[in-house]
Formats: sequence, structure tokens, C-alpha cells
Amino acid sequence: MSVIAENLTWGVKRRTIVKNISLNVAEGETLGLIGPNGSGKSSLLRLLAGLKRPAEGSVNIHGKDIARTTRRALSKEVAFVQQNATTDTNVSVRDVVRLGRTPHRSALSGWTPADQDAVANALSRVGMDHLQNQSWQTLSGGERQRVHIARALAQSPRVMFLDEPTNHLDIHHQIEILQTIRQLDLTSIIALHDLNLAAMFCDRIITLKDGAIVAAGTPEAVLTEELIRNVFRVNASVSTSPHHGHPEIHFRAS
Ligand SMILES: Nc1ncnc2c1ncn2[C@@H]1O[C@H](COP(=O)(O)OP(=O)(O)OP(=O)(O)O)[C@@H](O)[C@H]1O
Repeated sequence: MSVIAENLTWGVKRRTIVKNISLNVAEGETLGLIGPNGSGKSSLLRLLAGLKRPAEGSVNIHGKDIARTTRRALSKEVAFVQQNATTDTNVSVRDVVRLGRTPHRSALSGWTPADQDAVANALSRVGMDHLQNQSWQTLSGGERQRVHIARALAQSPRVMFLDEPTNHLDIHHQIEILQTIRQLDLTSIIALHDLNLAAMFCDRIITLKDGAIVAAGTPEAVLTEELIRNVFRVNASVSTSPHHGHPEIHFRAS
């Protein structure tokens, strides 16, 4: 499913936080959102997923204006993995992932083999099947993050929005989760701080600064030494990785 945003603007009181953003993500594409702290990545993701209403502009998912789509209909197609998501009640890992099936079930329908498979697959994809009976509250930060990704995967979405999905993960799981998301047949928009991971796993990257797009294109086009210096205020050298052919960024302390 494609995601098309036109002239999205959103703010709080007199401060404009997302400034006139338009973007177009093709079906199956992985788009990375990068930018310094406070540049508007989470706010933009929430607007795109319909969790915030824009002051101006529109979002179309698969040709439908999400402002005219019910939350339930949207949640059958769209999953959102929030930054530092929590789960309040004392439930097991499997119960948290089972919640991902909610949009597909009616009040009367029982638990089906398809629901069961979706939950088992999701747990296995994030490597959490062995802990499925453990209480969510007792998990480590990275394990919690993987469970929330599993919950989104269990939703069987066609579009996935992820807000820094790898910030608590060890390097093995960072790579594994991003690889999994890329390999699935879905459109994904991912806010990432790690520029090397963005270079490795995104088809295209949008860079935000102060709520506006300052660069958009392939990782090769966007991740230049000049952009890293101007936007992130860090000196870096960028070369082409002999291993994966994407940009490889070496940061310098001065
Ligand atoms: N509801 C709100 N009320 C007031 N200010 C807000 C609100 N939501 C976001 N902001 C402000 O908008 C700016 C953008 O926030 P946002 O969370 O979108 O940035 P971000 O790029 O995701 O940052 P980070 O990389 O730190 O996660 C920040 O300065 C934040 O303080």
C-alpha cells in the first residue's frame, strides 16, 4: 500500500512543529526518517499513521484519505510501533502479542488458527518465542521492544510505522529486526537515529530539520558529509561499503 502525504502542517499553540511536509512512499518501499532530536520525526509519524490530526494537509493510504477512514478499518492495515511503548497490566508476552489480532476479530468471533499462526510467527520473527509465558513487566528493555514489534507484526499490517524501533536492541537484534521488516511484504516508514543502519536498510531517506524536509532521496544522495555536518553538527567521512555497497559513515570527534 502506498502512503502519500500532502502539505502536512501541525503545531502546538503558536509553534509549528511539522512544516508543510509532502512525501510519497510506494508500495513495498522502506522509507527512513532521520534528523536531530526534536526535528519532528515522531510528530510526522503520528500524523502519517492518523494518531494526530494535521492542522493542514492530508494523508492518503492506498488511495484513501485517512481522515475519512475509521480507526478500526485503519488498524486492519496499519501498525504503529511507538518509541518506549509500555504495557500497564501484568500480562504475559504472548498476551501482549495477541492484542495485535484485535482489529481482525469481532466481538463474537473466537480465536482462530489464523490468529494463532500470526501470533506464533510474530513471536518467532523477533526471537521471543522462548519467553512467551514470561510476564511482560519482567522483560529487559530490548526484550520489551521486540515484543512490541511482534505485536505489530501479529496485526499483519500492510503499512508499518516504527519510531526508533532499534534504540534498545543489541546490534544482532537491530540488524535482524530491520532485515525482517524489509523482507516482509509491506510498506514501512521508520524513524532512525543510526545513520549507518538507515543507509543499509532504507530504500530512501528523508531528513528533517526543525520540522521541515531538508533532503530526500536514496541513502547515497542524502547521506553526504556536508548534510551530516549541516544537519547533525558532526564531522564525518562517508565512503561506499565494500560489503553492502551502501554509504558507510565514519564519525570524527572534531
Ligand atoms: N504535544 C506537544 N506539545 C508541545 N510540544 C511538542 C508536542 N509534541 C512534540 N512537541 C515538540 O515538537 C518537537 C518535535 O518533537 P518530536 O518528538 O516529533 O521530535 P523527534 O524528531 O521525534 O525527536 P527525538 O529524536 O528526540 O525522538 C520537540 O521540540 C517537542 O518538544
